[in-house]
Amino acid sequence: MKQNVEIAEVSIGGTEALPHTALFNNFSIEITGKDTAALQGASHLLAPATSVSIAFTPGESHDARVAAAVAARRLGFRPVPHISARRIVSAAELDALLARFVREAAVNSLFVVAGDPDLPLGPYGDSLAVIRSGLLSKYGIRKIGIAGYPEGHPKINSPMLFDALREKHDLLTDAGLEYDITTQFSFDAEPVIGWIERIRRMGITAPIRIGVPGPASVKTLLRFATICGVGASVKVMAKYGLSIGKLLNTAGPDVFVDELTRRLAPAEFGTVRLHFYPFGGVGKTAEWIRDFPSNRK
Ligand SMILES: NC(=O)C1=CN([C@@H]2O[C@H](COP(=O)(O)OP(=O)(O)OC[C@H]3O[C@@H](n4cnc5c(N)ncnc54)[C@H](O)[C@@H]3O)[C@@H](O)[C@H]2O)C=CC1
Ligand SMILES: Nc1nc(=O)c2c([nH]1)NC[C@@H]1CN(c3ccc(C(=O)N[C@@H](CCC(=O)O)C(=O)O)cc3)CN21
Repeated sequence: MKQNVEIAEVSIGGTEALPHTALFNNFSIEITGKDTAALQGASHLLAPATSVSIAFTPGESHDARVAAAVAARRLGFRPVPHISARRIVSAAELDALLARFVREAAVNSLFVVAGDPDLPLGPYGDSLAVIRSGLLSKYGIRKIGIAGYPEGHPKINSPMLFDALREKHDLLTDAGLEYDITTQFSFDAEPVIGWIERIRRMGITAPIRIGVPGPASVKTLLRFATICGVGASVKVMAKYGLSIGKLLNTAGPDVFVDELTRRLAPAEFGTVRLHFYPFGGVGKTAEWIRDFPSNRK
Protein backbone atom coordinates (compact mmCIF):
# COMPACT_ATOMS: atom_id res chain seq x y z
CA MET A 1 0.00 0.00 0.00
CA LYS A 2 2.74 2.36 1.10
CA GLN A 3 4.71 1.37 -1.98
CA ASN A 4 1.85 2.32 -4.33
CA VAL A 5 1.62 5.77 -2.79
CA GLU A 6 5.35 6.31 -3.39
CA ILE A 7 5.08 5.21 -6.99
CA ALA A 8 2.16 7.58 -7.58
CA GLU A 9 4.24 10.47 -6.19
CA VAL A 10 7.15 9.65 -8.44
CA SER A 11 4.97 9.65 -11.55
CA ILE A 12 3.24 13.00 -10.86
CA GLY A 13 5.95 14.97 -12.66
CA GLY A 14 5.53 12.71 -15.65
CA THR A 15 9.22 12.83 -16.57
CA GLU A 16 10.46 9.84 -14.60
CA ALA A 17 9.47 6.30 -15.58
CA LEU A 18 7.85 4.11 -12.93
CA PRO A 19 10.40 2.05 -10.99
CA HIS A 20 10.33 -1.66 -11.76
CA THR A 21 9.60 -2.86 -8.25
CA ALA A 22 9.02 -6.40 -9.57
CA LEU A 23 12.75 -6.76 -8.89
CA PHE A 24 11.81 -7.19 -5.22
CA ASN A 25 9.35 -10.03 -5.94
CA ASN A 26 10.69 -13.32 -4.61
CA PHE A 27 14.00 -11.80 -3.56
CA SER A 28 16.44 -14.17 -1.89
CA ILE A 29 18.92 -13.78 0.95
CA GLU A 30 22.12 -15.60 1.82
CA ILE A 31 23.29 -16.79 5.24
CA THR A 32 25.96 -18.94 6.85
CA GLY A 33 25.52 -21.24 9.85
CA LYS A 34 26.41 -18.32 12.12
CA ASP A 35 23.38 -16.35 10.98
CA THR A 36 20.61 -18.75 12.04
CA ALA A 37 19.68 -16.83 15.22
CA ALA A 38 19.63 -13.57 13.26
CA LEU A 39 17.45 -15.21 10.59
CA GLN A 40 14.98 -16.22 13.27
CA GLY A 41 15.00 -12.67 14.66
CA ALA A 42 14.30 -11.22 11.21
CA SER A 43 11.83 -13.87 10.09
CA HIS A 44 8.78 -11.61 10.56
CA LEU A 45 10.27 -9.24 7.98
CA LEU A 46 10.70 -11.87 5.29
CA ALA A 47 7.87 -13.42 3.26
CA PRO A 48 7.13 -17.11 3.85
CA ALA A 49 8.91 -19.34 1.31
CA THR A 50 11.66 -16.76 0.72
CA SER A 51 14.69 -18.57 -0.71
CA VAL A 52 17.47 -18.62 1.87
CA SER A 53 20.85 -19.63 0.46
CA ILE A 54 23.34 -21.33 2.76
CA ALA A 55 26.88 -20.33 1.74
CA PHE A 56 29.57 -23.03 1.71
CA THR A 57 32.19 -21.09 3.66
CA PRO A 58 35.54 -22.78 4.30
CA GLY A 59 35.48 -22.75 8.10
CA GLU A 60 32.11 -24.41 8.58
CA SER A 61 31.24 -28.09 9.16
CA HIS A 62 28.59 -30.01 7.25
CA ASP A 63 26.70 -30.21 10.56
CA ALA A 64 26.54 -26.41 10.69
CA ARG A 65 25.45 -26.21 7.03
CA VAL A 66 22.72 -28.80 7.52
CA ALA A 67 21.59 -27.14 10.78
CA ALA A 68 21.28 -23.80 8.94
CA ALA A 69 19.17 -25.43 6.22
CA VAL A 70 16.96 -27.10 8.85
CA ALA A 71 16.53 -23.79 10.71
CA ALA A 72 15.57 -21.98 7.48
CA ARG A 73 13.02 -24.70 6.65
CA ARG A 74 11.51 -24.63 10.16
CA LEU A 75 11.05 -20.87 9.88
CA GLY A 76 8.98 -21.43 6.74
CA PHE A 77 11.68 -20.49 4.21
CA ARG A 78 13.05 -22.43 1.26
CA PRO A 79 16.64 -23.50 2.02
CA VAL A 80 18.99 -23.41 -0.97
CA PRO A 81 22.34 -24.87 0.13
CA HIS A 82 25.48 -24.02 -1.83
CA ILE A 83 27.67 -26.85 -3.02
CA SER A 84 31.26 -25.76 -3.56
CA ALA A 85 32.49 -28.37 -6.06
CA ARG A 86 36.22 -27.91 -5.39
CA ARG A 87 35.80 -28.31 -1.63
CA ILE A 88 34.22 -31.79 -1.87
CA VAL A 89 36.78 -34.56 -1.37
CA SER A 90 34.84 -37.53 -2.75
CA ALA A 91 31.60 -38.64 -4.42
CA ALA A 92 30.73 -40.39 -1.14
CA GLU A 93 31.01 -37.08 0.73
CA LEU A 94 28.71 -35.31 -1.75
CA ASP A 95 26.24 -38.20 -1.70
CA ALA A 96 26.05 -38.17 2.11
CA LEU A 97 25.71 -34.40 2.30
CA LEU A 98 22.90 -34.29 -0.25
CA ALA A 99 21.14 -37.13 1.58
CA ARG A 100 21.20 -35.09 4.78
CA PHE A 101 19.99 -31.86 3.13
CA VAL A 102 17.06 -33.72 1.58
CA ARG A 103 16.13 -35.87 4.58
CA GLU A 104 16.60 -33.27 7.31
CA ALA A 105 15.65 -30.01 5.57
CA ALA A 106 13.49 -31.19 2.64
CA VAL A 107 15.87 -29.44 0.23
CA ASN A 108 14.81 -29.49 -3.43
CA SER A 109 16.98 -26.72 -4.78
CA LEU A 110 20.78 -26.23 -4.74
CA PHE A 111 23.26 -23.58 -5.84
CA VAL A 112 26.27 -25.25 -7.45
CA VAL A 113 29.51 -23.28 -7.75
CA ALA A 114 33.13 -24.21 -8.48
CA GLY A 115 34.56 -22.86 -5.20
CA ASP A 116 37.58 -20.73 -4.39
CA PRO A 117 40.37 -23.34 -3.89
CA ASP A 118 43.00 -23.00 -6.63
CA LEU A 119 43.01 -26.78 -6.95
CA PRO A 120 40.08 -29.14 -6.39
CA LEU A 121 40.29 -31.15 -3.15
CA GLY A 122 38.51 -34.09 -4.82
CA PRO A 123 36.86 -35.26 -8.03
CA TYR A 124 34.88 -32.08 -8.86
CA GLY A 125 36.89 -29.33 -10.58
CA ASP A 126 33.91 -27.19 -11.52
CA SER A 127 30.18 -26.87 -11.12
CA LEU A 128 29.55 -28.83 -14.34
CA ALA A 129 31.25 -31.86 -12.79
CA VAL A 130 28.75 -31.82 -9.90
CA ILE A 131 25.81 -31.32 -12.25
CA ARG A 132 27.05 -34.23 -14.41
CA SER A 133 27.61 -36.50 -11.39
CA GLY A 134 24.02 -37.78 -11.48
CA LEU A 135 23.75 -37.25 -7.73
CA LEU A 136 21.40 -34.28 -8.01
CA SER A 137 18.74 -36.31 -9.82
CA LYS A 138 19.34 -39.22 -7.42
CA TYR A 139 18.11 -36.91 -4.66
CA GLY A 140 15.27 -35.39 -6.68
CA ILE A 141 16.87 -31.96 -6.95
CA ARG A 142 15.10 -30.31 -9.89
CA LYS A 143 16.06 -26.66 -9.36
CA ILE A 144 19.65 -25.55 -9.73
CA GLY A 145 21.30 -22.20 -9.16
CA ILE A 146 24.51 -21.28 -10.95
CA ALA A 147 26.84 -18.28 -10.66
CA GLY A 148 27.19 -15.28 -12.96
CA TYR A 149 29.99 -12.68 -13.14
CA PRO A 150 28.96 -9.29 -14.53
CA GLU A 151 32.42 -7.89 -13.74
CA GLY A 152 34.44 -10.98 -14.58
CA HIS A 153 36.44 -13.13 -12.17
CA PRO A 154 40.01 -12.53 -10.99
CA LYS A 155 41.16 -16.06 -11.85
CA ILE A 156 38.89 -17.08 -14.73
CA ASN A 157 38.97 -15.21 -18.03
CA SER A 158 35.77 -13.92 -19.58
CA PRO A 159 35.56 -16.26 -22.60
CA MET A 160 35.87 -19.20 -20.19
CA LEU A 161 33.10 -17.80 -17.99
CA PHE A 162 30.76 -17.32 -20.95
CA ASP A 163 31.61 -20.79 -22.34
CA ALA A 164 30.89 -22.34 -18.93
CA LEU A 165 27.59 -20.47 -18.73
CA ARG A 166 26.59 -21.66 -22.19
CA GLU A 167 27.56 -25.27 -21.34
CA LYS A 168 25.60 -25.19 -18.08
CA HIS A 169 22.61 -23.70 -19.88
CA ASP A 170 22.68 -26.46 -22.52
CA LEU A 171 23.16 -29.28 -20.01
CA LEU A 172 20.48 -28.10 -17.57
CA THR A 173 18.00 -27.31 -20.34
CA ASP A 174 18.54 -30.70 -22.04
CA ALA A 175 18.06 -32.42 -18.68
CA GLY A 176 14.75 -30.56 -18.24
CA LEU A 177 15.97 -28.91 -15.04
CA GLU A 178 14.83 -25.50 -13.90
CA TYR A 179 17.70 -23.13 -13.23
CA ASP A 180 18.50 -19.54 -12.36
CA ILE A 181 21.66 -17.46 -12.27
CA THR A 182 22.83 -15.55 -9.18
CA THR A 183 25.44 -12.90 -9.79
CA GLN A 184 28.50 -12.12 -7.77
CA PHE A 185 27.85 -9.00 -5.69
CA SER A 186 28.75 -5.68 -7.14
CA PHE A 187 28.64 -1.98 -6.33
CA ASP A 188 27.88 -0.67 -9.79
CA ALA A 189 24.66 -1.07 -11.79
CA GLU A 190 26.19 -0.28 -15.19
CA PRO A 191 28.22 -3.48 -15.76
CA VAL A 192 25.40 -5.59 -14.30
CA ILE A 193 22.87 -4.19 -16.78
CA GLY A 194 25.33 -4.60 -19.68
CA TRP A 195 25.98 -8.21 -18.67
CA ILE A 196 22.27 -9.03 -18.51
CA GLU A 197 21.81 -7.56 -22.00
CA ARG A 198 24.67 -9.70 -23.24
CA ILE A 199 23.45 -13.00 -21.83
CA ARG A 200 19.91 -12.31 -23.05
CA ARG A 201 21.44 -11.82 -26.52
CA MET A 202 23.05 -15.25 -26.08
CA GLY A 203 19.50 -16.63 -25.88
CA ILE A 204 19.74 -17.34 -22.14
CA THR A 205 16.31 -16.59 -20.73
CA ALA A 206 16.76 -18.06 -17.23
CA PRO A 207 15.75 -15.88 -14.27
CA ILE A 208 18.64 -13.79 -12.98
CA ARG A 209 19.20 -12.88 -9.34
CA ILE A 210 21.38 -9.79 -9.01
CA GLY A 211 23.79 -10.01 -6.07
CA VAL A 212 23.27 -7.00 -3.79
CA PRO A 213 25.50 -6.37 -0.75
CA GLY A 214 23.32 -5.57 2.24
CA PRO A 215 23.93 -2.42 4.27
CA ALA A 216 27.17 -2.85 6.21
CA SER A 217 30.10 -0.83 7.44
CA VAL A 218 32.54 0.28 4.78
CA LYS A 219 35.13 -1.87 6.54
CA THR A 220 32.98 -5.00 6.26
CA LEU A 221 32.10 -4.37 2.62
CA LEU A 222 35.75 -3.90 1.71
CA ARG A 223 36.75 -7.04 3.66
CA PHE A 224 34.20 -9.18 1.81
CA ALA A 225 35.08 -7.60 -1.53
CA THR A 226 38.66 -8.75 -0.87
CA ILE A 227 37.65 -12.25 0.29
CA CYS A 228 35.42 -12.73 -2.76
CA GLY A 229 37.72 -11.17 -5.36
CA VAL A 230 35.36 -8.30 -6.12
CA GLY A 231 37.08 -5.17 -7.37
CA ALA A 232 35.80 -1.79 -6.25
CA SER A 233 37.37 1.29 -7.82
CA VAL A 234 37.47 4.50 -5.78
CA LYS A 235 35.00 6.06 -8.25
CA VAL A 236 32.51 3.21 -7.92
CA MET A 237 32.98 3.12 -4.16
CA ALA A 238 32.16 6.82 -3.90
CA LYS A 239 29.01 6.30 -5.97
CA TYR A 240 27.99 3.54 -3.57
CA GLY A 241 28.68 5.72 -0.53
CA LEU A 242 31.90 3.97 0.41
CA SER A 243 34.66 6.17 1.72
CA ILE A 244 37.98 4.69 2.79
CA GLY A 245 38.34 7.60 5.19
CA LYS A 246 35.13 6.57 6.99
CA LEU A 247 35.51 2.86 7.56
CA LEU A 248 32.88 2.65 10.30
CA ASN A 249 30.19 4.39 8.27
CA THR A 250 27.37 2.22 7.02
CA ALA A 251 26.84 2.09 3.28
CA GLY A 252 23.63 0.73 1.82
CA PRO A 253 22.77 -0.37 -1.71
CA ASP A 254 20.24 2.47 -2.22
CA VAL A 255 21.85 4.07 -5.26
CA PHE A 256 22.69 0.69 -6.82
CA VAL A 257 19.20 -0.77 -6.38
CA ASP A 258 17.53 2.50 -7.34
CA GLU A 259 19.29 2.44 -10.68
CA LEU A 260 18.41 -1.21 -11.21
CA THR A 261 14.72 -0.58 -10.48
CA ARG A 262 14.70 2.37 -12.89
CA ARG A 263 16.35 0.55 -15.78
CA LEU A 264 15.49 -3.14 -15.65
CA ALA A 265 12.12 -3.23 -17.42
CA PRO A 266 10.86 -6.83 -17.31
CA ALA A 267 9.60 -6.66 -20.92
CA GLU A 268 13.15 -5.95 -22.06
CA PHE A 269 15.29 -7.89 -19.57
CA GLY A 270 13.13 -10.90 -18.68
CA THR A 271 12.82 -12.15 -15.11
CA VAL A 272 15.30 -10.37 -12.85
CA ARG A 273 15.25 -10.49 -9.05
CA LEU A 274 17.49 -9.40 -6.19
CA HIS A 275 19.72 -11.65 -4.09
CA PHE A 276 20.98 -10.09 -0.86
CA TYR A 277 24.37 -10.83 0.71
CA PRO A 278 24.00 -9.50 4.29
CA PHE A 279 27.62 -10.20 5.37
CA GLY A 280 26.60 -10.94 8.94
CA GLY A 281 23.84 -8.29 9.09
CA VAL A 282 20.71 -10.32 8.33
CA GLY A 283 18.48 -8.11 10.51
CA LYS A 284 19.79 -4.86 9.04
CA THR A 285 19.39 -6.22 5.51
CA ALA A 286 15.81 -7.36 6.14
CA GLU A 287 14.98 -3.91 7.54
CA TRP A 288 16.59 -2.21 4.56
CA ILE A 289 14.43 -4.31 2.21
CA ARG A 290 11.30 -3.45 4.20
CA ASP A 291 12.14 0.27 4.15
CA PHE A 292 13.40 0.61 0.58
CA PRO A 293 10.14 1.72 -1.10
CA SER A 294 9.47 4.43 1.48
CA ASN A 295 13.07 5.67 1.49
CA ARG A 296 13.07 6.11 -2.26
CA LYS A 297 13.57 9.75 -3.14
N1 LIG B 1 28.97 -15.87 -7.38
C1 LIG B 1 28.90 -16.48 -6.23
O1 LIG B 1 27.93 -16.36 -5.52
C2 LIG B 1 30.02 -17.30 -5.80
C3 LIG B 1 31.18 -17.40 -6.55
N2 LIG B 1 32.19 -18.18 -6.16
C4 LIG B 1 33.41 -18.35 -6.97
O2 LIG B 1 33.29 -18.20 -8.36
C5 LIG B 1 34.21 -19.03 -9.08
C6 LIG B 1 33.61 -19.70 -10.29
O3 LIG B 1 32.54 -20.53 -10.00
P1 LIG B 1 31.63 -21.08 -11.18
O4 LIG B 1 31.03 -19.96 -11.90
O5 LIG B 1 30.74 -22.08 -10.59
O6 LIG B 1 32.68 -21.73 -12.17
P2 LIG B 1 32.49 -22.99 -13.11
O7 LIG B 1 32.28 -24.19 -12.33
O8 LIG B 1 31.48 -22.69 -14.15
O9 LIG B 1 33.92 -23.08 -13.80
C7 LIG B 1 34.26 -22.31 -14.93
C8 LIG B 1 35.71 -22.52 -15.27
O10 LIG B 1 36.53 -21.84 -14.33
C9 LIG B 1 37.44 -22.72 -13.69
N3 LIG B 1 37.50 -22.36 -12.26
C10 LIG B 1 36.47 -22.40 -11.38
N4 LIG B 1 36.86 -21.99 -10.17
C11 LIG B 1 38.15 -21.67 -10.28
C12 LIG B 1 39.10 -21.20 -9.34
N5 LIG B 1 38.77 -20.98 -8.08
N6 LIG B 1 40.36 -21.00 -9.79
C13 LIG B 1 40.67 -21.23 -11.08
N7 LIG B 1 39.83 -21.68 -12.02
C14 LIG B 1 38.59 -21.91 -11.62
C15 LIG B 1 36.83 -24.10 -13.87
O11 LIG B 1 37.79 -25.10 -13.88
C16 LIG B 1 36.14 -23.99 -15.23
O12 LIG B 1 37.02 -24.19 -16.28
C17 LIG B 1 34.79 -19.90 -8.06
O13 LIG B 1 36.07 -19.41 -7.72
C18 LIG B 1 33.81 -19.76 -6.98
O14 LIG B 1 34.32 -20.10 -5.75
C19 LIG B 1 32.00 -18.88 -5.01
C20 LIG B 1 30.86 -18.82 -4.25
C21 LIG B 1 29.81 -18.00 -4.59
N1 LIG C 1 34.60 -15.88 -4.55
C1 LIG C 1 33.52 -15.99 -3.80
N2 LIG C 1 33.46 -16.94 -2.87
C2 LIG C 1 32.37 -17.07 -2.10
O1 LIG C 1 32.36 -17.97 -1.24
C3 LIG C 1 31.28 -16.19 -2.31
C4 LIG C 1 31.40 -15.20 -3.28
N3 LIG C 1 32.53 -15.12 -4.00
N4 LIG C 1 30.43 -14.30 -3.49
C5 LIG C 1 29.23 -14.29 -2.78
C6 LIG C 1 29.18 -15.12 -1.60
C7 LIG C 1 29.60 -14.43 -0.31
N5 LIG C 1 29.94 -15.54 0.50
C8 LIG C 1 30.69 -15.53 1.64
C9 LIG C 1 32.05 -15.53 1.55
C10 LIG C 1 32.83 -15.59 2.66
C11 LIG C 1 32.27 -15.68 3.87
C12 LIG C 1 33.20 -15.78 5.03
O2 LIG C 1 34.38 -15.99 4.87
N6 LIG C 1 32.73 -15.69 6.21
C13 LIG C 1 33.59 -15.80 7.34
C14 LIG C 1 33.78 -14.49 8.05
C15 LIG C 1 34.64 -13.61 7.27
C16 LIG C 1 34.83 -12.28 7.96
O3 LIG C 1 33.93 -11.82 8.68
O4 LIG C 1 35.89 -11.70 7.75
C17 LIG C 1 32.95 -16.77 8.30
O5 LIG C 1 33.65 -17.22 9.19
O6 LIG C 1 31.76 -17.09 8.10
C18 LIG C 1 30.86 -15.66 3.98
C19 LIG C 1 30.09 -15.59 2.84
C20 LIG C 1 29.93 -16.75 -0.31
N7 LIG C 1 30.07 -16.26 -1.62
